[in-house]
Amino acid sequence: PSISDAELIQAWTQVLGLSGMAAGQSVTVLTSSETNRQTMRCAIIAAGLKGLVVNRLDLQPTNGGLSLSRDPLAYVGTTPLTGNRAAMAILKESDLVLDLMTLLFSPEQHEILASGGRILLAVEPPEVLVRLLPTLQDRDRVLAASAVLRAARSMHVTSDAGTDMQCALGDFPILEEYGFCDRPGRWDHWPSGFLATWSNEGSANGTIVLDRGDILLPHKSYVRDPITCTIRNGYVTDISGGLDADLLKSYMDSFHDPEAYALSHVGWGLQDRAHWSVMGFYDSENTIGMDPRAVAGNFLWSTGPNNEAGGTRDTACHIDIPMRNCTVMLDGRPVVEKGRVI
Ligand SMILES: O=c1ccc(O)c[nH]1
Repeated sequence: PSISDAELIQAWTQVLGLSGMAAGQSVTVLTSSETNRQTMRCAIIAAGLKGLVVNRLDLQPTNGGLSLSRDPLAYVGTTPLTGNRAAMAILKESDLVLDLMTLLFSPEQHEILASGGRILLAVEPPEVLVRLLPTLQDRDRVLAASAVLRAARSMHVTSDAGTDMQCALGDFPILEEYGFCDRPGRWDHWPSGFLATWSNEGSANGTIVLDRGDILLPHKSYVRDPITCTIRNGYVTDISGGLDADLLKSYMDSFHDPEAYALSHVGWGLQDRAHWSVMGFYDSENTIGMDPRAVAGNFLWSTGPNNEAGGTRDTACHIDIPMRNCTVMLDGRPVVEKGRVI
């Protein structure tokens, strides 16, 4: 079953409304070769119906010859905006950028936000966008969790599979993702419903064991045989296990960048309408895997860049790893218990 234009226009109308966009404001729809045409068409119609001044900026794809994956989140840091002054001029003048091509982790994204703009990323298939349509309740849930995370100074993650990792928190901002941009300077991602922060540089230590069924992104694979990741002073120093481990390790090694093994953001999922099984129903190139990233009760950790959070690490290799059945404690207090949100 697919989504009708009417449904998708309604969905865009709700997201633009939640973002507080008013008639006369300007929206630039950012597209590229992989942009879903129905998503683009319905975004433009919904923005027009709201009386917004709508422009579309189509950018040339980049990194195609560098990335080993077609997933836009696989090779991050440089984008079609890198060095593209004309494109930056229109985007910095826009009140809202609808990113239908994926700028995530780019310095240009920060530049646009710093000029008071808003950026909403939306590249999942239309039916996923509609099923995970953001609500005010999503925002309230994420912001409530964010207040707890912001106050925390340490995170301790454990699991029956053998995960036991600790890290210090507090040096980086909180990444709040609830699917709409309700104030200037905000980036968000529709669909989402989760939060994260970055561990203090060099502070993560212990072991993370990816159990059967945990997920690797951008691989879009459900782990079959456990992968044991050794974490020392903020870096993954060893990856061992079976074929899954070999595939992960050889992929990360292909970047020839020691920074690729650094721990990046750590957080947990709060989206009850996201499901673990969804990724298995999609060809791997037809989704970026937001269901596993957002599913309520996951522990989501990642490796690679922290420039997103104001850090200096801009490695191109970014791996997102949503895990089930973990217990996440902040200053000794559980926020997720064996995969269930407290
Ligand atoms: O929405 C996203 C997607 C990927 C990621 O690493 C963070 N947030």
